[in-house]
This record gives sequence, structure tokens and C-alpha cells, in this order.
Amino acid sequence: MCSVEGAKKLAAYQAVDNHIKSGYKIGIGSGSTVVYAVDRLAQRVENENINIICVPTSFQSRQLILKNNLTLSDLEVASQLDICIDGADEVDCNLNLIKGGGGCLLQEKIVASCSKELIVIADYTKNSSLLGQQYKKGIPIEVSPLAYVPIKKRLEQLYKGEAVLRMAVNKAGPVVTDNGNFVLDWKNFDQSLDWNKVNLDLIQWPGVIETGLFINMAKKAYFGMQDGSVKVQS
Ligand SMILES: O=C[C@H](O)[C@H](O)[C@H](O)COP(=O)(O)O
Repeated sequence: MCSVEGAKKLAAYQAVDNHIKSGYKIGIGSGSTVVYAVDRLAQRVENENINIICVPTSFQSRQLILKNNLTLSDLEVASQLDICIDGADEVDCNLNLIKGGGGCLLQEKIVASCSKELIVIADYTKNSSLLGQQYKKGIPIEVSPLAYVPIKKRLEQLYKGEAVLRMAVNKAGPVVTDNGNFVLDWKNFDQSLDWNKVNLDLIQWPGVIETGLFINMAKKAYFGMQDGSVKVQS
């Protein structure tokens, strides 16, 4: 039996081994699974002397790149990336994703959109048929602090469910993202919604900065499984 941490590592190592080539400019996602991908990248730089450039998607991811002595860049210098490797909170059968459990959705979506391909790495708990089936913490929506109440009300009125302001731990008040915004977690939504339509609608609302719905963006997902295998979904 493979633990959840073991499963994350399996997926991350296999994705890095299968997809990363010397000369690549790589978007580095955020979260706990990406830690293993960066670990593997550092091993390959050390052992195979591959030459790579890494663009982070959050403060955490930037720190990871620096800590592992990888070459740090940004979208001003490298605006076209070969690949982005990132985790997800949930992946449905069409490779649509919920992301932003760690509040990094905005930079993650920007970096993924500048990459030729987005490869997802995850453990078996993220593998789902429908969004919301496994992940119960809600779809993160990054909003301007000024607009969180009107957006919450509008969302609940139009699409039902409940949008909850994400609160900080060990700090009084809300979570403030790397970009100075708040996060609403939209829970108990109707799982049969057309997520492409919902996403296109939400991102037009004044005050919505970005949604954690990554629709038609991922090319492949690697899931570390309980039996120690890796399931690849294309
Ligand atoms: O904001 C966080 C990101 O979207 C993460 O990629 C996502 O939450 C998955 O993180 P983890 O690998 O820790 O499950």
C-alpha cells in the first residue's frame, strides 16, 4: 500500500522523467506535490547536467526553485514556456481541474497559459469523475477585497451553493493571496454544471480576479496510485 505522500512522489518523478528535456523552460506549480517534482528536477540537473529554466507560480514555488539551486526566471524574460508541471485539488474525467486550494490559482493559471503543455501531478485522492465528487473544500475564486460580499451574494443567488471567505490560520482575518486578494471557496455547487460556461461567466464579473476552474488546459495527468503504480490520463 502506497501512502498519499508516496503517491505524490511517484506521480511527480514519473512526470518529470517522461516530459523534461534539457533546454526546457518550465513553469513550476505550487503545493505539496510540486515539491517532489522540483526535487526530481534538482536530481536530474545534478546527475545528468540538464540545462533548465524555471518560472514560479507563487512565493512558495519561487522559494522551492531557489532552495534547490535551479535557475530562476520569470515571464518577462521567458514568456513562452515548454511545459508547466503543477498539482491539482481535483481532476475530472475530462481533465478539467479545481486548483487554488493553496491560494495560488492566479499565477498558476497565467503561467500555465504561457506553456505549450500543462502536466498535472497528483495522488489518487484527486482522481474524480466529476468536479466536487472528491474535493469538498470548494472551488476557489480569487476576488478583490472590495468586492467579496457582492460576488458571494451574486454567486449564491445565480448558481446556488455557498461561497465562504477563506480565513487565515495563525493570523486574524482572511487569507490574503500572493497578489493581495481574498479567496472565496464555493461549496455545495451543482456537480452537473457546464464548467466552461460557468468559468467564462465568472471571470467577467467585476472584482473576480480568477477562478480555480482550469478548463481544457491540462494535457495529461499523472496519478500516483495506492498500489504503487502511476495512472496516466490523457
Ligand atoms: O493553490 C494551490 C495549487 O492550486 C495546488 O496545485 C493545489 O492546491 C494542489 O496542491 P497539493 O499538491 O498540495 O495537493
